[in-house]
Order: sequence, then structure tokens, then C-alpha cells
Amino acid sequence: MAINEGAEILSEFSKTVDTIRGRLPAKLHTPLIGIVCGSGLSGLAASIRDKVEIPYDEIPGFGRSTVAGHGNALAFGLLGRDGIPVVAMLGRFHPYEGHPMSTVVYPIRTFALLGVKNIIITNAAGSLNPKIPVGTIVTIQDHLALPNLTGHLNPLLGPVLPAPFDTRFQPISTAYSFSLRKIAFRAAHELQFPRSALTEGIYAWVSGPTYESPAEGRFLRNQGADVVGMSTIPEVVAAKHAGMEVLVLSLVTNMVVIPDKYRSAREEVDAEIAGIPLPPVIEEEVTHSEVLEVGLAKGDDMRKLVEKIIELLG
Ligand SMILES: O=P(O)(O)O[C@H]1O[C@H](CO)[C@@H](O)[C@H]1O
Ligand SMILES: Nc1nc2[nH]cnc2c(=O)[nH]1
Repeated sequence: MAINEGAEILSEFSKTVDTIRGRLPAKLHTPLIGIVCGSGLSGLAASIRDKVEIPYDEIPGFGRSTVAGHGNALAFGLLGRDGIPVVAMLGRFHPYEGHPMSTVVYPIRTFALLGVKNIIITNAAGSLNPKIPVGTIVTIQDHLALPNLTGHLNPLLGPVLPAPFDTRFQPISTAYSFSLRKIAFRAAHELQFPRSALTEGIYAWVSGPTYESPAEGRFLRNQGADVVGMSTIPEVVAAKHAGMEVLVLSLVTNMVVIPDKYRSAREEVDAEIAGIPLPPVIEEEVTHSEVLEVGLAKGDDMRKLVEKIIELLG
């Protein structure tokens, strides 16, 4: 990268930080914890006190989320008994919306420059694991990111950026903070959540926006993934790259459609010819409205969990 290109990038980030701080009282200038709200989960910010919302279109460098269930503002304020300064993205940018990867992770890098040390990233996800039903919250312990391994969607592709984003070869084996994951389970215990409400698992990242075909779902399951979604991993990579401790909480909003057996067109025609009555067939499909409905129904559990985690962190 040319020296002046690096200077341009830094100058854009400093415009972003100055604009944000210019809109905030001094006590909110340095949020310690960042939150990313997944599909239908912007209610996570409901209990932020002394809240100041800044619309994305008033923040230099920010994109605009076009997905139902995602807001378009940063919410700053205080959370927990001790009034910890936090910042929440009320909606995120997904690569499938057409945002370049630099835009997808721009808010995460902004969080780092504002002073965020711990980030809690949430999402809505489909379950690939029959033992993880709809409504469960999954603490992510690892990921399978095919678009990072083989495609062009790794947010760190391209010239090395200026410090503090200047690590060329970023290790990712410790991306999911063990201490934050333990705090999540302690928080669930203190909230007296049933044991089954929070579990651990592996998130498969796909580019979307198609939901999985049965063969794709089976493939991801066979590779060890428990849940699948179309977001989060670029944010995790950028947050780790910027030196943050990362916690990811996925809310299972649907089961990925992976039938045990395919419906055979040949068998059905044979049965029809032989006059054998056939049982009614229900063909399943995932919809985004179902994803949002579960987000609405279970969003309060997610909010309580995130708040308790922040209290324990403080
Ligand atoms: O990951 P979040 O943003 O929560 O949203 C999930 O829900 C949408 C699909 O229903 C996709 O965007 C998927 O990634
Ligand atoms: N890829 C993917 N993303 C989701 N987000 C919420 N549910 C799903 C799902 O089933 N598949």
C-alpha cells in the first residue's frame, strides 16, 4: 500500500471517531464493551441508560443495512449496575447485501479506535445439530468459514493497513475468548436459565443469501458445524485482528432442512400407477420471517444474558 493510501485510511477513521465523539457527552467517549445486534435482536440495546443514538448515515465510512430486522444506528450509553460505557450496532452489514468487506468490518475497527476491549457479537442462526433446538443460545467456540478459506471474502485480504490494523498473518485459533465464554455460562447460571438454554458449538459461515440446500446442510454438519449463518465471522476476524476479546452468541431461530430421506419421484409415480394411497407431504423451507419471529420471542433472554455478562465483566 502506498504511504499516502495508508494516511488516507487513517484520516477517514479519525473523521469517523471525531464525528462520533462530537455527538457524545465525555462520559461516553470511550466505550469499553461493544455489542453487535443480530437479525431481530436490536432489542438488546433496550436497557442502555443515558442512550445517544447516532444514525449510520451521519457517520463517515459507515454503510447502511438493508435487511429486515436490522436497524441503522449506533447506540451509546451505560449498562449494568456500575454503569459501564457501551456501544451497540443496532444492525450490521452483510457481504450478501453487496457491501465490500472493508465496509462490513468498518464499525468493528471503529469500535477498536474508540477504546472497545471486549466485543459481544450476536446473530440469528440455523441449527444443523438435532440436539440444539430452536430457541437455544449457542456460545460459539470455533468456526468453519469456507468463504475465508477459499473465496474472496476474508476481510484481511488486501494491502496491510496502518497500525493498529497491521498484522499480516493473523492467527485465529484463539479468536473465541475462553474467559468470556466461561463468563457467559456463569451469567446463565446466575440468571437461573435452564441448563439447556445455553450451549456451546461451532458456527459455519456461508455467504448467503440462499439458505442451505439439504446436501449443503448435511455437508456442513458432517464437517462438525452446529449452527450456520451469513454474518459474524468477518466481524470476529476484524475484532481479533484489532486486539479485542471476542464473545459470539448465536440464537437458533430454525432447524436447517436436512431430511433423513429424499422424497423419490420414481417411487411416488410407481405408487400412483399401482393405486397405492400416498401420505400427505409437507415440504419444509426456512423463511426470514420465521427467523425474525424467534428473535422477537427469545430476544429478551439474549438481552438478559448480554446484560448479565456485562455486569460480571465490570
Ligand atoms: O446473522 P444475522 O445478521 O443475525 O442474520 C441471519 O439471518 C439472516 C437470514 O435469515 C442472515 O442475515 C443471517 O446471517
Ligand atoms: N445460512 C443460514 N443463515 C441463517 N440465519 C438464520 N437461519 C439461517 C439458516 O438456516 N441458514
